[in-house]
Amino acid sequence: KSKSQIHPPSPASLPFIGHLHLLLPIPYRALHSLSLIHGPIMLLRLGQIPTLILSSSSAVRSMTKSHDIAFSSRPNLKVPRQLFYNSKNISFSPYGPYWRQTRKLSVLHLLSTKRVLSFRPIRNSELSIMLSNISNHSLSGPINLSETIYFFTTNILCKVTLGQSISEESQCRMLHDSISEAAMLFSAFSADDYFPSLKWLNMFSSLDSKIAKIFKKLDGFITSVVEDHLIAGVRERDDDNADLVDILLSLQKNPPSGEFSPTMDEVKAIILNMLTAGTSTSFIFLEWAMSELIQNPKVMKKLKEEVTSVAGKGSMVTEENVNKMPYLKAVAKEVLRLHPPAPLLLPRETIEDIELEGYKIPAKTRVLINAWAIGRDPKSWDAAEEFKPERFINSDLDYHGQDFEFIPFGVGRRICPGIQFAVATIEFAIANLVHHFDWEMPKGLSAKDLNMDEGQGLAMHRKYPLVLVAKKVD
Ligand code: HEM
Repeated sequence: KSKSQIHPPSPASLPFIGHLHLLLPIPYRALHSLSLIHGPIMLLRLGQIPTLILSSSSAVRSMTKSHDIAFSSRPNLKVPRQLFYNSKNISFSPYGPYWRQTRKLSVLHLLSTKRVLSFRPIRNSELSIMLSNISNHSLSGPINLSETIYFFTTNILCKVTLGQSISEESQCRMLHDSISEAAMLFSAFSADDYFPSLKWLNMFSSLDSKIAKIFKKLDGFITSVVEDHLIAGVRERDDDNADLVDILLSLQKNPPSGEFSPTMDEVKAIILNMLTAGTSTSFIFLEWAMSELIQNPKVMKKLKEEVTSVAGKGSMVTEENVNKMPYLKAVAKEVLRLHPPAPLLLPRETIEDIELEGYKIPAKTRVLINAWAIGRDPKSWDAAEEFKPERFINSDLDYHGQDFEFIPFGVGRRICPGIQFAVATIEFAIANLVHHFDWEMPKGLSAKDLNMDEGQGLAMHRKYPLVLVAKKVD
């Protein structure tokens, strides 16, 4: 048989569940171990769903260079379907006209360079709030940095999307809780997604009612924010103070020629998409960045020196300063290489039959791309498991989807459209956190004691919160 007639290799499977049990406990690690035995292009059966696993840069290169469109759909999964107004968000809508329109809208109007710059005052004020919270806390003992960072990233996203008025503590708290509950739902096991023909399996799960409860809370909240905007008067989209709700409502009322006018459910789905896509990813990045810096004091020292030499002692590091900090940028890349917040990216689905590196892949195959394994592949990286930001100095390697060995933001047409937004926040936060404080482990513990385990599920968050002592730098 020629390769084009055969399916990719596959491990032995169990009746009924297929290979589902092989994903435990941590899917990207388990899939990596399997790929070492069965190869970088593997076909698993997860319940009833044929799922292609890509684990090498060359497989991702072939996918993107030769079949980008064919790999550009997303599976119709339960949580996004029910949470995002029937998958009316960008992240989970299937490849087609609706996705193209919303993607264009987000790239042109919500996440453009100009727009990301216009949100600078929000980043500045949220950063000042985070620094003073840490400062106030620093005398009374160790601080739960995970929690502090979570508030920081969620507040930025809330203010950018919903507007400055969302500042009341109770509103923020409700939104923080709901967003983190929604993020947890994405990692929950949904029988529907793996056994679509066995609807009765749902009887044994409480997932539907959990989704309905969170949806009700989030929808109620976003609807009231939209109504408030309509009552107060929607800002025009070229207004620098416009938030994302303003921009979407102004596009709805007055779409530029050739662009589409989103319905109210579509506006709400896009808003919710921005809130969920932007918060946990940036939060996870910052948690791992601080963990790695604690574990690698030489890197921390070198980074502090760079930040002080550019920004000067004692003052706030500005976003302009950050652009003159190559070592900081290298540290950020190294964190994303070892700890990609979405280690399996977001699932894809093929839209037609394809031949990939000689293997036959039918239409409607689900696809998982193991960015975590690719970032640690010893064929591409020297001392792949070590945290060495220096590898990115004097190197053109970047995360914009051209270098297939480094794909924390994905590749091709479905690559993350929020890269600029994310990088502006995370580099700025790291620079200031290391500039204003000396960070240490709680009394009696050393860096070696820091637990670096990952939590279960699909996102790559820390298993345990990061608790550190902050000493203010004079
Ligand atoms: C460190 C932060 C972030 C990381 C690591 C990240 C990573 C990703 C990844 C891996 C994907 C899937 C790409 C693929 O399928 O190839 C994605 C998609 C997406 N991201 Fe991000 N992201 C981050 C921050 C953000 C932010 C701040 C926003 C917006 C405010 C955002 C909005 C989106 C959207 C809308 C999609 C869906 C794109 C589509 O399906 O066409 N992301 N992101």
